[in-house]
Amino acid sequence: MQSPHMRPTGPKHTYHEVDNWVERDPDDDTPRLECGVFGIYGMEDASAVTVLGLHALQHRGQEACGIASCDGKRFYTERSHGLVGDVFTGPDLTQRLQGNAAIGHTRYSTAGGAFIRNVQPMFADLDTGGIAIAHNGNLTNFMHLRTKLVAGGSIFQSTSDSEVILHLIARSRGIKIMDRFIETMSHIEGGFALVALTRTMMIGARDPLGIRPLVIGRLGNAYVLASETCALDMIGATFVRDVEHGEVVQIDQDGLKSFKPFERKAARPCLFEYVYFARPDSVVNGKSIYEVRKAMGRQLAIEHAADADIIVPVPDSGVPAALGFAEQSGLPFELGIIRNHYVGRTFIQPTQNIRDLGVRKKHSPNRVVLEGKRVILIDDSIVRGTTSVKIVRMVRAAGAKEVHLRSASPPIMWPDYYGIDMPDRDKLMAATHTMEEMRKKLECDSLGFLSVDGLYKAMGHNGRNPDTPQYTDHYFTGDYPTRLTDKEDAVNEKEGNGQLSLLVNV
Ligand SMILES: O=P(O)(O)OC[C@H]1O[C@H](OP(=O)(O)OP(=O)(O)O)[C@H](O)[C@@H]1O
Ligand SMILES: NC(=O)CC[C@H](N)C(=O)O
Ligand SMILES: [Mg+2]
Repeated sequence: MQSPHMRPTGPKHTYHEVDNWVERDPDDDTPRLECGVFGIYGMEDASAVTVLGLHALQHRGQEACGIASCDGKRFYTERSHGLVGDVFTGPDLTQRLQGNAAIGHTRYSTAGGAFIRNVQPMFADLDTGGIAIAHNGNLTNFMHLRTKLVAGGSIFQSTSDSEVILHLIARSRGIKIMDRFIETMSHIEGGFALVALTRTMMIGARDPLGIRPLVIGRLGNAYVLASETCALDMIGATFVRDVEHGEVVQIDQDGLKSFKPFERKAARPCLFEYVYFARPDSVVNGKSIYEVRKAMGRQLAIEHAADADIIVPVPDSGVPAALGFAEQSGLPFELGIIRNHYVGRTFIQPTQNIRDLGVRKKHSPNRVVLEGKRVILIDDSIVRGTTSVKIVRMVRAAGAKEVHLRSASPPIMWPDYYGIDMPDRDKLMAATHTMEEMRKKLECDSLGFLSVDGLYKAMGHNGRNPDTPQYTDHYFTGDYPTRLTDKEDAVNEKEGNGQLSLLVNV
């Protein structure tokens, strides 16, 4: 993704912010990526290692990034719009961000907008000392909590849901920071993977259902926390284990301590991590993303075969499923669409116009492969249909005789509130069209989606357990795994519920 936001050159500060704001189309409620979180404790030049970790997590958020480090006394933080590789440059990086402990964040906003002051990690000076926090996910009761906190005198510096966490920690009467952290977790609802840094420890935590992922690794004597295992591989760290759902880990000079302070519930990790978000070389909750995506493709071939000559993936995320489809169907896998590597994930672009252009910039037809062929096109998901409509047209214009479109996940019918930020129902193609209407609109000869049970089979189950579903899957089923307090809260529906700041560009 090309970012218009360049890191400014100028005097070095221990606290560096760029005063600009990415304007977003007010009508925009496209699905967006999530965020990536990373932390390392007990390693020289921790910030430089964090930059590498964040590079591996860039696919989770391309809007902004930040690092907070600590040398045991002082904290150093740098946050900016733009990509990790553009922001964290320069030979003086470890001077700007000193210390043996650091945490970092790659952001795509799900709450509060793309203001620089919402970029993470967020930092606060508490009576117990400084604390920096990086959050992946979205709190479903943040407006509810924020309204109460503001009424009680809290002055918010941002409009992000994540800041609520800092205020709750600040207000807790717990003596130890860990007590405060745990108390805070009992108040927040929704999806969260948190990495926090104080002068003496790093903390990691996962929401009670484990909706958002978080793993623990070791690099020499240092401990690492990361959204995905691909960040461990990037820095040569070994994978230790996933942080469990509802678990809080404290990492300090004495090692790692685990707390499981909440009533145990069955885990329900987010299925969309497996379908789209996570990198194929990651292992999430013990399952290889690459392997399950291939299995989704195999299952899709069982459910929606077609008479065709070749299987063509929609790069990037459609590739493993297309390999699985080809394997199952016995048809040749061909790179009929070539992806431009200088364009990022398209559905995060700020306006529909730019999204349209993005798809065109990103994918080109490989005529030699497509000409005269009956093509089965495989993508991982169809959300708005922005990608599919362009690709089908493009493949046909390149000479394909027939185009059969297949989605390796079920129709997306419901919005997400846990960190994906999928559009409202009126923007979701499958929620507003019948299958035949979609087929016509997408201009394909046939259209097929993986079934919900088929997706669960690909994940290694017999099917979806309707009483206790094994995963968070509301986007396909409408079955939300937690309360949606802010949605329910009628007061938040009222216009002028003026708790969010009206201040722009600060
Ligand atoms: O129906 P739509 O609204 O177009 O959204 C769905 C598309 O968006 C994603 O691709 P994206 O380009 O974001 O990332 P990728 O390179 O990982 O496939 C996904 O893989 C689909 O191709
Ligand atoms: N996608 C995410 O995980 C975003 C984290 C947080 N809700 C924010 O908007 O910054
Ligand atoms: Mg895609």
